[in-house]
Amino acid sequence: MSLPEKAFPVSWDQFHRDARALSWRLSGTGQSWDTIVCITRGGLVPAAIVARELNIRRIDTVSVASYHDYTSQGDMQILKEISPDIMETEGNGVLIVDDLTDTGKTAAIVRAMLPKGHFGTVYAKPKGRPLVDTFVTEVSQDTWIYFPWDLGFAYQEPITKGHGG
Ligand SMILES: O=P(O)(O)OC[C@H]1O[C@H](OP(=O)(O)OP(=O)(O)O)[C@H](O)[C@@H]1O
Ligand code: HPA
Ligand SMILES: [Mg+2]
Repeated sequence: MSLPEKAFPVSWDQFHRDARALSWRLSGTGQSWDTIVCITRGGLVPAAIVARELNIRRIDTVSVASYHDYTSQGDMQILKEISPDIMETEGNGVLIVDDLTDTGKTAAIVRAMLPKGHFGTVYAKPKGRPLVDTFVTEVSQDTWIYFPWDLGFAYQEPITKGHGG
């Protein structure tokens, strides 16, 4: 897969605001959850914020890795399974959290593990959107979201080059 056309860089401030907005949306559903299953690694950061906002202290992880080479998706690998006691709930009382859904493949795999769980992501692209119950911001399929933990400060070329004067 080539690099998506558009870039959507997200700062820590913006990510915190958006993850808090996800928490508000989740609390607005009127449902409550006693457990979060977060999809590592990207789900770890929003899970910490949502857990704080919704007072959820029981947190488990599932590791699904598929983007092995930056933007190209390969085989889905489950590197860490959900704990057996949480699997037994089939997802009742479980909030599944990830940073984003793109093609929806990761969400589909975890949904199949916990079919009664509620799936929340901060960002969603159109293909993945039907697989999540609650999200905050939709970006187009040809946009790559750059998360703050993947970014650093760097020189920016001016929009118009030349010496001016
Ligand atoms: O909807 P999909 O097309 O399946 O893509 C979404 C998934 O891809 C990214 O994780 P990645 O597999 O890159 O692992 P990471 O969270 O460890 O970065 C992202 O954090 C989602 O979990
Ligand atoms: N940004 C970061 N990681 C991702 C994306 C994205 O747009 N899609 C799938 N994994
Ligand atoms: Mg991920």
